[in-house]
Amino acid sequence: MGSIPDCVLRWSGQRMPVVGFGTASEIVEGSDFFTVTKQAVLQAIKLGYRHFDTASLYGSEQPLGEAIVEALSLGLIKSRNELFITSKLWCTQAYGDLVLPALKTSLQNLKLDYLDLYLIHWPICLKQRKEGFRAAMEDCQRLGLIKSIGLSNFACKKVADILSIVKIPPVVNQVELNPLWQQKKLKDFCHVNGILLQAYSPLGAVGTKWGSNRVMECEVLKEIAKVKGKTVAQVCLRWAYEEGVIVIVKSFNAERMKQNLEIMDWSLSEDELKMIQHIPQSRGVQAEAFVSENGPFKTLEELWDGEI
Ligand SMILES: NC(=O)C1=CN([C@@H]2O[C@H](COP(=O)(O)OP(=O)(O)OC[C@H]3O[C@@H](n4cnc5c(N)ncnc54)[C@H](OP(=O)(O)O)[C@@H]3O)[C@@H](O)[C@H]2O)C=CC1
Ligand SMILES: O=C[C@H](O)[C@@H](O)[C@@H](O)[C@H](O)C(=O)O
Repeated sequence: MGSIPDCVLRWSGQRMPVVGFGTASEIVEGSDFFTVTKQAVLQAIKLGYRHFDTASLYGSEQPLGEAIVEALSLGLIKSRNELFITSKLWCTQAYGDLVLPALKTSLQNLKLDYLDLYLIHWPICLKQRKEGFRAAMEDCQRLGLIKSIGLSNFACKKVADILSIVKIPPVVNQVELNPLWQQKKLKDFCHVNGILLQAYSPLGAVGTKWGSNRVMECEVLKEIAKVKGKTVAQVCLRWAYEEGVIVIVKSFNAERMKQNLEIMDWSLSEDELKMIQHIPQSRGVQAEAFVSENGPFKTLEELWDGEI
């Protein structure tokens, strides 16, 4: 394992590497998505990544599963237990009787017996039938198919709602988080409730259809990176680490994968942290796709509990 420290998850006592490898990527016409993803994961394992993030939505569960099988056969890892694997339950399956079949499909895709962490991908389902859904997720944990349950894209009020109905509290909340969207209110609220924040799009998802270059082109971050002799990406990842946030960062490029791990043997100064603290804030991933007249959320304010 590289120099990436672990944190210990509440309830299960699991160890989770504080840098996770994201696998959401856009399927490029004509490219071999499966092979590109599988080879990227194998390269990541060779470089020291041990925490992998996927989702039913991404189509990356199967290549990730294949890469794990190959990594074991090549001796890159001795056991599956060296890895921390997260997948996510998509909105269309987030209803009582659909949860277990959806999880079993993810496990088949991944060729795994259990997930370390299973996230509710979006808080869409809960608008309708909360109780059945909660019971199903907790049944999956009791069956040993998941070690921990988490949330994703839950703003404060929605986290509070779920805490009011669950018997087993979620251990993480995976949300968009980077220096231009620092989620201060949500971070404080989750901290008080013992929930770890995982940052997705820690680099602003530069180069993807759901992101932009606004983080990587931020003048304050470029200035700090220049002074430190680091890249903007490394400043973003180091900042999140110093904020106590787990980062889930995606790169399918070997050099940038390596660069993204090189954030542990240096730190940001108090002045640099203050400069980042004062960067103007706005949400990057608005997720308009989840807002509609006849959907569970009619406005972005409703989806994000006003945190936009
Ligand atoms: N729960 C949710 O709703 C969501 C979860 N996620 C998860 O979070 C992961 C990461 O977030 P994501 O939205 O992908 O965005 P990131 O902020 O991780 O950015 C990914 C992009 O940054 C580029 N990149 C990576 N490293 C560097 C670097 N050092 N320098 C310059 N560019 C770099 C990558 O290109 P290249 O590959 O060419 O290096 C890629 O285009 C996803 O893969 C997914 O697993 C993402 C969105 C939503
Ligand atoms: O549909 C809107 C967006 O694509 C959203 O679904 C994705 O960003 C997804 O949450 C992910 O995890 O990447």
